[in-house]
Amino acid sequence: MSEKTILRALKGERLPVPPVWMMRQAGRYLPEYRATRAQAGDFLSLCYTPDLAAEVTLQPIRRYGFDAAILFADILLLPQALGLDLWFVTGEGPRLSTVTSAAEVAALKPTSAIHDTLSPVYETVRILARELPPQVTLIGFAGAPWTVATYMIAGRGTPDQAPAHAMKAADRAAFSALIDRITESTIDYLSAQIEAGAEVIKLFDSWAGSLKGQDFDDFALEPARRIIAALKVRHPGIPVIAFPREAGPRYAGFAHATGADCVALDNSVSAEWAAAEVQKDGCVQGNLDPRLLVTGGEKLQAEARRITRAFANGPHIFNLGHGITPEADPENVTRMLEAIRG
Ligand SMILES: Cc1c2[nH]c(c1CCC(=O)O)Cc1[nH]c(c(CCC(=O)O)c1C)Cc1[nH]c(c(CCC(=O)O)c1C)Cc1[nH]c(c(C)c1CCC(=O)O)C2
Repeated sequence: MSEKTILRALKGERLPVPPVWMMRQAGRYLPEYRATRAQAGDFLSLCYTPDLAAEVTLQPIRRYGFDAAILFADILLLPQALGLDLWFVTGEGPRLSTVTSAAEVAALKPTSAIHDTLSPVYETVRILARELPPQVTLIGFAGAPWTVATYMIAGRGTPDQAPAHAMKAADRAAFSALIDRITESTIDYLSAQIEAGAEVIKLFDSWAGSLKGQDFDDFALEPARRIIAALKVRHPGIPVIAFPREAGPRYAGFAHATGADCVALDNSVSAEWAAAEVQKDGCVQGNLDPRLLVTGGEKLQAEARRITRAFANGPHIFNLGHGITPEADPENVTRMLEAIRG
């Protein structure tokens, strides 16, 4: 069999039809996801029950024939493995116990202990590696250290990441120690996913856009560079997709500076700008506005075609600028695929 399309694009090949998958493709917009989640009882039980986590990962592959499947888990499982309490409040989002001082950073569990909590995730990866259709690429993932730290410091999602910025300003040493601890454990977490069968890794830095100037270099760029460098030594040939969301002009040069094989783009930058400034360094992924999957219609197909055309002269993986939302119409995903694949 010829090599998988996603892996070809990640090596820098331009394909006549871009391979496609969607962030949050296993999610609440799908009735079959809602049924399996109800069977699991709650979101965390779903993440930690390998048969059910594998089942929801496979659902969008069966329904739409995407070119990649992303492991079903969450970026906040790692803080839990480091010793924080984690729970999800329905309709509101995640809650965690917090880390705000040097002493609390020092009290986190050692990296060697994370596998006690995370071993069910590796089992999910092993099931998927066996069960996915041969042409589908399996993507493992983790949150990037800054984004994970914002949740650990605030104990929840925040619109402007103010608590994390405050800790960074008040005690840069303790803040840097936290980033280092997350960086080290992320390397081992991702390494274990690869050993279990993940073929590509994606690093989600959802809040990268709130880091400016030197902070962007120190806390978005440098941790990503360290993680990617360590993974490339341990697992040569495993490609990494970096998603420094809302990095704006800092998307340019990000792949070069971090060693990422692909940069994922949110929908606040234009595809035409990114084709000139980001794609010149390698593969890009993105950047359809996920709201179009709620509203649908001709606008959805026109935008999907425009993005496909804008990136047609280089390596491109079609995706959204952020996750598909619960309000999206599953039929609109079919319309999007028609526009891309013809
Ligand atoms: C910031 C972040 C989180 N988790 C993630 C990020 C980074 C990407 C992004 O910016 O969206 C990443 C993530 N979360 C989930 C996946 C699984 C794979 C996939 O994308 O299909 C992935 C890759 C499942 C999930 N993670 C979550 C759900 C919804 C939970 C449910 O079923 O009730 C899913 C499918 C919950 C979650 N998890 C998180 C939040 C803030 C929330 C609540 C908000 C929401 O409900 O969308 C943390």
